[in-house]
Amino acid sequence: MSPIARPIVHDPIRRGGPERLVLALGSNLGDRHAVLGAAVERIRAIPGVFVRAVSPFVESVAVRTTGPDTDAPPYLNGVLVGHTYLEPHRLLDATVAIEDELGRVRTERWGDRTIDIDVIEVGSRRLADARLTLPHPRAAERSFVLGPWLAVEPDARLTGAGPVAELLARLETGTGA
Ligand SMILES: Nc1ncnc2c1ncn2[C@@H]1O[C@H](COP(=O)(O)OP(=O)(O)OP(=O)(O)O)[C@@H](O)[C@H]1O
Ligand SMILES: Nc1nc2c(c(=O)[nH]1)N=C(CO)CN2
Repeated sequence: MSPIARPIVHDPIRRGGPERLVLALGSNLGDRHAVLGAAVERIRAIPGVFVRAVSPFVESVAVRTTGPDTDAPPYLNGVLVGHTYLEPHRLLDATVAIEDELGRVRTERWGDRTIDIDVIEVGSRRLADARLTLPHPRAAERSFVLGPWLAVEPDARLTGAGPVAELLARLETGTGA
């Protein structure tokens, strides 16, 4: 079809094709399995978001601003991979709304929470503004993100940082950041 004959398609969400999406989920308060399951269902229901795989949920020691804290309630963490047509800030609007619906209370930084949804990557976009940084700036340092991610995407690469398997191995051998 010549470019002139091409029909004009108005994409109400975003022009262009879908982009790869990686989200990380965490919960250390309440019925963690139920909350993470509810979050996954709500993410599946976001128009323009398509979920391809959800990792097993794994337990991890809570990391505070002061470091790992075995006295804090442990987290369940998981990673979801898929595709999205949403512009990243609209995606963040949707994930923040889900956090609010599921009872997230925002108190201290890295405090206990019923649900946390972090946007790890949207395609290979790199951006940093007042609301959103992509890729997520702390993903490469978090085994509770890299481990579940690797479980669903063995060849995964984190934009600007390299293969997830290598990043995780470095953390586990103590040679990471
Ligand atoms: N990639 C991202 N994913 C999610 N939120 C982000 C991202 N980049 C920036 N933010 C901003 O961070 C704000 C605080 O998010 P949140 O309270 O979930 O942080 P946190 O989970 O405590 O810490 P961390 O960002 O280290 O995971 C959000 O309101 C959002 O505007
Ligand atoms: N184990 C664990 N610790 C955390 C987590 C998390 O998801 N899992 N999220 C945090 C802020 O996003 C801070 N600390």
